[in-house]
Amino acid sequence: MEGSSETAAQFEDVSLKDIKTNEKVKIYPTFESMGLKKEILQGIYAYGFRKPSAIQQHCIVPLIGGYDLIAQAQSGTGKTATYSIALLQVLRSRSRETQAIILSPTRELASQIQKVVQSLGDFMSVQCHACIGGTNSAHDIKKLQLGQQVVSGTPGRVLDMIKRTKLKTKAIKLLILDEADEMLQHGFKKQIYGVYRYLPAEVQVAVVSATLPEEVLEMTSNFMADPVKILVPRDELSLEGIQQYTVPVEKEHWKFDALCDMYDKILVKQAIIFCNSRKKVDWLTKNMREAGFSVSCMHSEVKQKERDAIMKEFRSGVSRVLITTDIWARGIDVQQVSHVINYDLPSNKEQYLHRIGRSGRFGRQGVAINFVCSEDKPLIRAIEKHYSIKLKDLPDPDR
Ligand SMILES: Nc1ncnc2c1ncn2[C@@H]1O[C@H](COP(=O)(O)OP(=O)(O)OP(=O)(O)O)[C@@H](O)[C@H]1O
Repeated sequence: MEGSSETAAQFEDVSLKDIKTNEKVKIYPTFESMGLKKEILQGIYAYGFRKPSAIQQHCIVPLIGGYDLIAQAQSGTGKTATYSIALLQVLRSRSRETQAIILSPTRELASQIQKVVQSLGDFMSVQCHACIGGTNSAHDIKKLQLGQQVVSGTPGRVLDMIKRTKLKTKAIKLLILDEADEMLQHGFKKQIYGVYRYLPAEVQVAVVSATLPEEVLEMTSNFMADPVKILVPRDELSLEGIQQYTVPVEKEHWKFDALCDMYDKILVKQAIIFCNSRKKVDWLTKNMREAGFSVSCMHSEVKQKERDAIMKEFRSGVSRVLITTDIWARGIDVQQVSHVINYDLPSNKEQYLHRIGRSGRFGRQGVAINFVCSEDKPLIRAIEKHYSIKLKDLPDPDR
């Protein structure tokens, strides 16, 4: 299980410095002090958590209290459990009606969230279904007919199920938009508005992400009335536990040799290598394999069954190095990931933070390595400026 008791003991001091709130938000230092149902506390402890993280100390109780919420906290600090615990607390467990929907941008993330809800809600036998694209919709329909108290899904499939009246919305009390900025800024905006239109007028909405740019915060006013805001200043978001380096490569075609040179080092635990296009992922995978290196690869054109198998292998540690696109940048939680390599630098500053946040989960140490060609220099400077950081060149012995 991801949240072992050793994890909790070792990293219980994950803190959010200087959280900004618009209300006087009370802090709950323990799960017991939050007044949670006995079954939820059992679920939390069985999952391996002992003490709430800072975001959990701030946000769980206001969510239970029915407030709309905007929550921004660093990657890997426990945002999923924050809303999962709150929604479990407000569920009417005797009813099988759908009472909460969680929307997130990728199928893998929606499935991961479903498993967290299911595990934390184990002692109350919660029914939570992952409603995701790329799977057989007849299966979704069957599952929904059985009654799913919580649905974690990608916006397109969830909207489809709602329109076909397979997912009934009249009892929905809570809508969570995880990685809200990604969904509201890119691609999914129409579907999110579509889903929202079908929900009861009094639905409570929570917007969650490590990055919430101003324009997204403005957009959220369409969904929310006077939300509680819990925000971390931008220059505190760049995770302290992640050592961030650059590898100057001058020319694009030098990157490949640089990566081959550091392969043994990154293999010590697990690594994610990000490229900016599917084509580049395929190219790099092919060339790494031809050079004798063992790597996995994943992007949105890989068939869903294969994507599932790749995720399973990577989560279990059978595969150690995964080459991928931004499909992996958001929310995916594999605690053993120690290295993130930006083979290509991300084109936007928010994505930089999400990508490197795949390592250093819940206070662990991580390493982020950025390949920087001559033409990337302005971009890396912009990232440094945005997060008030200074990246050092990777020292030679580490290569
Ligand atoms: N109170 C806790 N005690 C111990 N471990 C925890 C606690 N809360 C969360 N975790 C663990 O921390 C890890 C990160 O949590 P989670 O994936 O929810 O982070 P996140 O804030 O949503 O990150 P991201 O911004 O990347 O989506 C998970 O493995 C989770 O099990």
